Amino acid sequence: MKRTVIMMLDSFGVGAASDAQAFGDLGSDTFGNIAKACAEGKANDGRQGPLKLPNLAKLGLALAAKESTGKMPQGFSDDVEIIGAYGHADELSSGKDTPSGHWEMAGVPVLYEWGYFSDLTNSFPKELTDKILARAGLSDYLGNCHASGTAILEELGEEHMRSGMPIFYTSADSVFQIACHEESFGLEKLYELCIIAREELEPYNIGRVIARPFVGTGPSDFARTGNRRDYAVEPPAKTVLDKLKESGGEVVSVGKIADIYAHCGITQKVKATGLEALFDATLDQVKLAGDRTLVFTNFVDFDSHYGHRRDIAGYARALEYFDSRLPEILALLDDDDLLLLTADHGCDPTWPGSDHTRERVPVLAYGAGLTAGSLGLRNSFADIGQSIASYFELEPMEYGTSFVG
Ligand SMILES: O=P(O)(O)O[C@H]1O[C@H](CO)[C@@H](O)[C@H]1O
Ligand SMILES: [Mn+2]
Ligand SMILES: [Mn+2]
Repeated sequence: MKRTVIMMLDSFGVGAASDAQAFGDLGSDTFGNIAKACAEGKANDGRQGPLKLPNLAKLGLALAAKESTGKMPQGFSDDVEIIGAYGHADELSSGKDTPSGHWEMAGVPVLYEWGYFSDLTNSFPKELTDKILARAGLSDYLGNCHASGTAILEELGEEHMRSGMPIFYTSADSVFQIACHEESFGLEKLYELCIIAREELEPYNIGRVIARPFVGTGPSDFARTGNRRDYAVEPPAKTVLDKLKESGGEVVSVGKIADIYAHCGITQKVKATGLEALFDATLDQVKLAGDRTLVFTNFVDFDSHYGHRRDIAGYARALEYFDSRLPEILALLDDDDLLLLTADHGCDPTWPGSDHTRERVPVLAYGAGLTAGSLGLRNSFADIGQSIASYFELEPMEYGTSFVG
């Protein structure tokens, strides 16, 4: 039986990419800087001391990070029995965003430039917002700036509830985000507004519209919910997901994977909210998975709850929790199965601002007869897609070099 499981730790970079300088991200290192803060006792909220990830370390995480940065992350050691093949990968795609990272790891790098709303304030053209508002029957909107999605709720959430005006904001990514209260504005109405925005944004080449629903009564208790929805454009070519599906295989999306690939190449969708539920759902799907199945989970909380929020202790806590549950996945795998663990970009919680960081990602591969040891620096995340194509004996992808078979 041949099955692949991808555990995609959203934003878990292992050090600045070769081209990080062009992004202002030289020195960013999500894993290394979290490990450093932990070792220095600066991440003791809800956890204590040096970062402990013994199961990820066995898969080669710390050695991959050392090869990426030239330095072993603090609290980790070379002296570990390695059971997997480990590498680190640079990104070919032009952007450090979620769709670019995901599409590239599925064999389709984004070599064109996305559109961006680069102005920090007055970010959106009036012509665009006028069209969206007119079609949605709304008189005006709030925001119109770059913002952290939680900070903007504190600032504008109450006004939104009073006025019924949606909050439009963006970031360094190619995104148009809409925050609305689930009850006072309405969830379905928010989704409809996002679909209108998606259509009107077509000429702007924007990667994603994101619905950001929230609940609560005021700045002290506003909270975003699991009903977030991403409306991505379709990948520019067939990904390895499409190819596996076309060959009669199963592609199971856990979490927001389906949204990120604009529902292309997916045969089944499983929703779950939060790290624990996403992990549980992954285990359930691996138990159910038959031959020629890919179970693909996006663990979004690393990015959205901790990376963007610059919450170092929270990120460390989440990593330690994830690590503690890894043996449960390993126990479900047969010898022929392939486990891949990776990330889509960085989001260093010690870095200024609240945006992603241009980083290399870990490529940890286990099972499928792979020899334990280093896979070195990979030039593209597409090596993952190419390896999956080779593993399932699909037609090769245009990009990437397989490390399997
Ligand atoms: O600050 P929040 O709303 O979490 O948004 C972040 O999440 C988006 C998707 O990763 C990024 O573009 C960034 O804006
Ligand atoms: Mn991401
Ligand atoms: Mn993000």
